[in-house]
This record gives sequence, C-alpha cells and structure tokens, in this order.
Amino acid sequence: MSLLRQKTGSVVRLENVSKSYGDLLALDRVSLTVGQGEFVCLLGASGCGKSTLLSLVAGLDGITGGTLDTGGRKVSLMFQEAALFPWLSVRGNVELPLRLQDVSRPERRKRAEALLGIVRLTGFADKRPHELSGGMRQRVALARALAQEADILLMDEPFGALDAMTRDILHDELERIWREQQLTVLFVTHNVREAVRLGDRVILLSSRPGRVIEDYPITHDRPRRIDSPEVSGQAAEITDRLRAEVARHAH
Ligand SMILES: Nc1ncnc2c1ncn2[C@@H]1O[C@H](COP(=O)(O)OP(=O)(O)OP(=O)(O)O)[C@@H](O)[C@H]1O
Repeated sequence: MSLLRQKTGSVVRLENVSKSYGDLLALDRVSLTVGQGEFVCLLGASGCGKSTLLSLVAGLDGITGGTLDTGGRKVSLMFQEAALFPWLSVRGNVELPLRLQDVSRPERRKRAEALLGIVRLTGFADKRPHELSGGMRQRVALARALAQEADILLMDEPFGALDAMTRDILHDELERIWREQQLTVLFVTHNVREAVRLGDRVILLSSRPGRVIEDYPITHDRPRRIDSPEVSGQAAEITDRLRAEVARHAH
C-alpha cells in the first residue's frame, strides 16, 4: 500500500544546520531532507542533539548556522510524556488545540469524536487522564497532535516509556494513521528496532556535536514485525555502527 503514496517534494530541508548553546556545539552542519509523506527516524547516542533537531524544525528554538526550511508548513509535536491536562477530560484535551484556533464548539466536538475514533478511544471521551493506561494516554496525545492538522508530525520518543506489547500495538496504529492521513513524520528514538520497524529511512547522528553519519533506507515490506528476521538483521547492522560511534567518542 505504501508504494501508492505520493512521495514527492521535500517538506523539511536542513542544509548545514548548526546549533550552539553558548560554548556548547549541539549540532554541527546537519544536512537532511525529508520528503512529503516520508517516515524518517532519528537515532543517535544520548545527548547527540536529536531533541534539539526536532525543536529547531518545530521553530521552538533558532538555528545558529545554515538554513532550515519547512516551507511554512504546520508542525505538531508529541513527547515521551503525554503531558495531558489532568483537570480536562480526554475530549477536553483533544479539543484544546481546536479551542485555541477558535473552532466552534459543535465543530470541536465533532472533530474530537472523529480523532478519538482514529486512535481507537471511542467511548473514553469523558475519562480523565489518570483513569487511563500509559498507552491510552499516548493515544490521547496522538489525537491531540493530529487535531492541529499539521503537515509534519514531530515525535520525540513517544513510546519510550511504554511496555513492549503496548509499544508494538501503537506502532501498528501509528503506521496506519500515518498512511491514512498522509503524514510526514520525524521520529526520535533510542530504540534501533523501533526505528527499523517504522522508518522509510533511519538517520544516524554522531555523538555530540551531532552530524549525520548514515542515512539507511529501510525497504522491507510493511507492516513489519519488530521481531522479524528482516527488522532484527538491519537493526543489528545499525546497532554495530552506533556502538562504533559511541566507542569512538569515548576514547
Ligand atoms: N536549552 C538548552 N540549553 C543548553 N544546552 C542544551 C539545551 N538543550 C540541549 N542542550 C544540550 O545540547 C546537547 C544535545 O541535547 P539533546 O537533548 O538535543 O540531545 P538528545 O540527543 O535528544 O539526547 P537524549 O537522547 O539523551 O534525549 C546536550 O549536551 C544538551 O545538554
């Protein structure tokens, strides 16, 4: 199915992007292009600048060198912690971005219901976040991110705190939603298998300062199983490369 998707044109383009925090160089001349409808995973050692890269693409922080172009497209972000408002219901949390956009109340209601359907939480609209499991809270966070109707979904270890079984299920859900909604996704993870399970490409960043050291195309048929020989095999190859990079930095 994914072969039928229109994957034309770039929606995110970084050319020699650098980012410093005072004397600390976090990213060093990163060049990266993400195409329309592509699912790109970013991997790298801790502190190599993955979250920094997402915050630059999101426009939350400014670059210190190079050029970054998203063509004015809308982005939405999703993090490891769902960061839901505890006093709002599930529906209220999903409606929040719509409320901020002054969408009328009946329209908000309608769209929130549809989004809860997409993340398979129909029937949970009146629950509060504390009544949900971690996986369900991430579904709400995903619905809220989708409510922004952004062209680019930036995900920073969104499933990092979940157990393996819940994560597997959410991989399937995210893949389905990505395909149905024709999203462009930039996904940060520490988990090499997760990256190979989900990505059209896996970008490997060096230890700090982060630079792109590999760009692996992942061409196995979808949907993939995280424990399939294909995913495991390619994950092992990438892990070896990542280990070598971490070791190089340690000496
Ligand atoms: N606002 C900031 N002010 C100062 N330094 C920062 C800031 N944000 C990030 N850094 C530094 O920039 C470097 C890259 O951080 P970043 O969080 O982007 O890495 P990461 O690859 O996402 O790390 P992890 O995998 O551990 O989440 C780190 O050394 C971090 O301490």
